[in-house]
Amino acid sequence: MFRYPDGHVARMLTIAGSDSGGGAGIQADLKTAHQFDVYGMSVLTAVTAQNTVGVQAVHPLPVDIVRAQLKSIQDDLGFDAVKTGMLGDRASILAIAAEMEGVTCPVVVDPVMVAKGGEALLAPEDVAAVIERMLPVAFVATPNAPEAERLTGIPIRSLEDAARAAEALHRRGARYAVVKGGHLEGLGDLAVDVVYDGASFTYFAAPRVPSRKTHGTGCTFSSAIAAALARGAGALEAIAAAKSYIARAIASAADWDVGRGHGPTDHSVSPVWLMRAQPGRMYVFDGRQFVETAPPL
Ligand SMILES: Nc1ncnc2c1ncn2[C@@H]1O[C@H](COP(=O)(O)OP(=O)(O)O)[C@@H](O)[C@H]1O
Ligand SMILES: Cc1ncc(COP(=O)(O)O)c(N)n1
Repeated sequence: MFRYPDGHVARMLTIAGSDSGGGAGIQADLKTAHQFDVYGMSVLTAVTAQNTVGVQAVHPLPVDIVRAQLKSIQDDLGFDAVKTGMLGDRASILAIAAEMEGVTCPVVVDPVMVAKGGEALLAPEDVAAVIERMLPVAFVATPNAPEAERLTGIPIRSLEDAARAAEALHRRGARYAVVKGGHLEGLGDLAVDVVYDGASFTYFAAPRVPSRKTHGTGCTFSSAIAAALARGAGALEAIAAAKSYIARAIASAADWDVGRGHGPTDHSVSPVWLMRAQPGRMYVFDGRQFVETAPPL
């Protein structure tokens, strides 16, 4: 485990739903934290019956038990970074937002809305609560392109559109807005994620793997950012480490046989650390290292 100079172990909390299939949700988050040498803890918001083929059932947990889990952790263990994913029902969203308003460590908000198979993981009427209450507490927000469209109202067809949406998300309170490019036509064969910090656009890219095994990529990416932040990394450094980790996790799973549908990624890979990422630049991860280039826009 990663330890700070004063001896304390780096700790990450995930507030998210359970994926019985183990590829997304808290299962992905805890596997990721472990792979970053960070101690992982979880507050469950909902239980899903899910596999690589689809979501068979969703059961949000009562808000009292969501609150109780968080209190148990706060009273004893504490945490250095938080990631939020699937948030459950409206009462839980509001309770979690209120708690996050009082947290002093970085919070990564992954505004999960739908599963890969199209099943809703957030009720459409609760999107407004995520915009109004969760974006303002986000040190980093990590929507995919369809989620960024819903949060901003900006149709996203290109990298330019993704950049405009990142600006809008920053205006709504996200300190670092990351619009992920998994669902977007990127640059040639690259999957490009755009980051806006209020002043500069920074781009992180990796070759797009022609694979259906992308179940849980968003969960894995956002928890990797939180785990890196829990170790004291800066925001761009954390996003870069997460990009290298998800790129390797997707590539390593491309030929495996876990499940019959959208298989999970291989969480056993390790991140690559990019020290001193400069805002306003583009970094392409080639599987081994980052190559710095001029920004595409
Ligand atoms: N086929 C792929 N090859 C390489 N990287 C990918 C691929 N699909 C998604 N990614 C990357 O994985 C991360 C999660 O992206 P995305 O799939 O957009 O999120 P979500 O799982 O929330 O829909 C991003 O960094 C994205 O660029
Ligand atoms: C419990 C839970 N949370 C989140 C997702 C989204 O997964 P993805 O990372 O593929 O967008 C999921 N399928 N299940």
